[in-house]
Amino acid sequence: MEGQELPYVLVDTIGGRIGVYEDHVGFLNKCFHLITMKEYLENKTFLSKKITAIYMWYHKPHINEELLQSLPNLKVVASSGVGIDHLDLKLLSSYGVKVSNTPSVVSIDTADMGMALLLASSRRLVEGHEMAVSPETEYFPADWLGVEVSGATLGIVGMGVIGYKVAERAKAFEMKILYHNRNQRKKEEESAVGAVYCKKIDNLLQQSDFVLLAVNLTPQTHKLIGKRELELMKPTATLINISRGLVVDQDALVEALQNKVIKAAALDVTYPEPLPRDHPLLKMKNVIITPHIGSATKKTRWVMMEEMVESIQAGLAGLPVPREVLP
Ligand SMILES: O=C(O)[C@H](O)CO
Repeated sequence: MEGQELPYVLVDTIGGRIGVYEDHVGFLNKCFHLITMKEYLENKTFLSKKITAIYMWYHKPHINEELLQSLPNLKVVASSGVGIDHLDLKLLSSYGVKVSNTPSVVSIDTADMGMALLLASSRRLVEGHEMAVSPETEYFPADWLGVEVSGATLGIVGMGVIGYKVAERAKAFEMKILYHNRNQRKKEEESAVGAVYCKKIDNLLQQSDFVLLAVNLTPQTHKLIGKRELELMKPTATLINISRGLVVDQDALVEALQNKVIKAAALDVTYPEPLPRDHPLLKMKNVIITPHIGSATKKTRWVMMEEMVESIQAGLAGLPVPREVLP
């Protein structure tokens, strides 16, 4: 690339909370001329024709039609992570823009996160930590009770790559596994983890001690878990969500937790993110919330960045875009 101008790539911020990680900047600067949204807005006339790609980290910068209209030479949007519910793929395609994501690399960490939430909730890890460290909290470990994981039934809703990896982990914890998915998995895949298919989600909800959501957010899965579904669950059951907040009707969830329709919830995703500081879910002892960090490990985030760079470079060179997402 020596002597050649690096491609101008739009990012949200650099080293900010949602922008490019500080320790990724060195690598990215060797590949691209990074332009932050702020720089772009301050110098739109010059930069709008220069920018040929968007590096979309954690759904930012937000892409709408106005932005697309203002970037006539935009060719590629590389989006981090697997979910693409934040992108209007048809709109992007109508502007001739190719889109890529990083699906495979996030699956192990996200499945680990699902198990981490399951274990933390069942053994009341956060409450226990507070009791152990807070001088104001009454110390009563002798009365402490959690829920056993071994032998319990885990219902996985969405048996894609992540759901299946959760099943592999749950098998090692000696859990019984049910799953609901559009398509039944192959017999050998089912038996490798001892998973039993529930064609009807209702059957899974009625039998599971832990219900874990690992579906993509689509019009079909939007608020898939509402009042009716929560009422089908056992009063002793826990809901775990590692997919998207909008897969659950959050108001119905609050009500179900308040009325002890279900026992607990452990959520890596909510809507909005973050929740307003006075949201009822933030005040419940039987709820664990993490800030959408399913794939947030150092190694995975680095590989995500490398894959995004690779997709942008290929797209700008007119080559097939690795991990292209078609509308
Ligand atoms: O979809 C993903 O990979 C994560 O949830 C981040 O968007």
